[in-house]
Amino acid sequence: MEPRRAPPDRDIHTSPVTLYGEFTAIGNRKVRYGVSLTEKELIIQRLSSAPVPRNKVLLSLKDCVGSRAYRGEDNTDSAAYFTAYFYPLRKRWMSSGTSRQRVEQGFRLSALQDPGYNLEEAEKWARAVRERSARQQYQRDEVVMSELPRRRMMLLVNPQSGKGQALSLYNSQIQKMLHEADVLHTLVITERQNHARELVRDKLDLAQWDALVIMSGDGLLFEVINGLLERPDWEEAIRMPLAILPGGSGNALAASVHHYSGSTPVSSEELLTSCGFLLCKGLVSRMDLVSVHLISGPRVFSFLSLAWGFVADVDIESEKYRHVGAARFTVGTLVRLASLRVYRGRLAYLPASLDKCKDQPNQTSSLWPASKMYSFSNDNGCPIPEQNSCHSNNSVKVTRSENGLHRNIPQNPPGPQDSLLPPLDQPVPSNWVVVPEEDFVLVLAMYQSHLAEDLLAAPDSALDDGLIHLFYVKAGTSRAALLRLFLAMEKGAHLTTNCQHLVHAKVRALRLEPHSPKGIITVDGEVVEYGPVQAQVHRGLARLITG
Ligand SMILES: Nc1ncnc2c1ncn2[C@@H]1O[C@H](COP(=O)(O)OP(=O)(O)OP(=O)(O)O)[C@@H](O)[C@H]1O
Repeated sequence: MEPRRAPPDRDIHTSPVTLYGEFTAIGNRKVRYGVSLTEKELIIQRLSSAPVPRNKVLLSLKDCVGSRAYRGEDNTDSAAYFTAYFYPLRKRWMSSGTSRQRVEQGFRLSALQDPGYNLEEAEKWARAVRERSARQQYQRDEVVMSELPRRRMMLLVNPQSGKGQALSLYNSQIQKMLHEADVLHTLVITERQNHARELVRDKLDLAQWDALVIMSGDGLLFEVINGLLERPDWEEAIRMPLAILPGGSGNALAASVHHYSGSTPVSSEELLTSCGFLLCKGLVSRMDLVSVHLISGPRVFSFLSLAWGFVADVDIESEKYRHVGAARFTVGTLVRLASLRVYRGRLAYLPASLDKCKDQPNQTSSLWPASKMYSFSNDNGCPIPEQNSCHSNNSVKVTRSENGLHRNIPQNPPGPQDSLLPPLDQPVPSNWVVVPEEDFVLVLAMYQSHLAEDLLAAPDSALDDGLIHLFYVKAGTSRAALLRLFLAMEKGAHLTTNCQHLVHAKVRALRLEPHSPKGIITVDGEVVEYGPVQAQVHRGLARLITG
């Protein structure tokens, strides 16, 4: 490196230059650069006696995932190097819109014969780039992962997800990105269904990891969330930052996270780059979870959706087309439209505007209160909640007391209290809305924006808005109207199609009682027990890395 001069062209910088140096290109020592670092940008100017067109590159440190310094492989060469890795949004080459594209900028430093000095100087630059790009993070009231001294992540890959390419996508793209961002991670390849759930529930040492990354479809994250909430220390476990990398065919949460980052829709490959970038940036946000009660089983926790009718049928019936990736939903929709049917049942919900508990935090601060009792006034074993508009329920255990039958709360089952839900065999509270119609084409509860990569089902949803976006389509709609609805959903415009049969309500809790004898109910795209089901949202219960 030559002695420092005043940096050229001060006027282009948006903030003052704090570091300036002159280096050569890594592959060509005749090409020289003047490199300026400001608080917000790395500015690279090609130095030449003759005028060179477009000789200046300006890279935002917001787009930088990492920077490192190193010696060359040739021990006789005293030079050192530093390289910074960026993923700026760039206009696509062939189509409209933007996507994140990798830019690597490397420099050779050889100011002195002393290799130690050159390396020290290279390290100073790499550190300065890292520190400034970390400061560019939007600060929220959460931990900023990139500011942690070390980042140790467990990365769970389902090799069977989607088109069966998750592992090769990890090898070809994600491993490199995480290396660039200096993220230490341990790869766990799931071997079977419930492997991840059992691992996080029974064996995960929370202190050993800073985040759990799921590279799969939404099904593997469903397992991980439920595994965390089945632990006795669920309150601490569910605070573990989670991250999603799209490896499945639906990838709804990955598409939602990408959407929340303010980016325009992208292809599946570009979605992986976008989510990888957000993971490397490491900003943690809160994410709503919904607790879902099934008639005979224990409750499950859901982060995405609950569906019955058309959407659930398409999701499950289109499994056989998974080799076509995200297009499986389009194929499934067309097939199901051809045999459109009506689903009978009853739907009720607690409107968000009426929920007394709406401003409470996520109600996770206490374990299930062992003292909370239901006392019975009749002989049929039906509990009557104590005087409390926010009463509890869950899979309760029947015990005898001197007063007769009591349904006692079980011995501290893990997970938060569901304060809005009465037991499933009791009527819904009087402040709930009972939908008058009983014939539906679909019922869909969404808590994030995307139902699949290209289905923006709840456009005004936010990661932790504490809302269930409930949609239902009443019977009587035509095939053509339903097709229009789903086509409009690709851009999130279905609510403006004036479909008279579509209803959207923002709710905190809901109950669905299907009357059709057979059918499919899905939670986060996974089939659950068919029968009465109810759910309530827990605002910001989980944490997700959203960049
Ligand atoms: N090694 C494995 N072999 C078979 N199934 C697995 C394995 N690992 C995980 N699973 C199960 O595969 C199911 C589907 O996983 P996931 O939803 O993540 O992928 P996908 O179905 O391809 O994606 P999408 O939901 O986006 O369509 C999950 O229920 C998960 O438990």
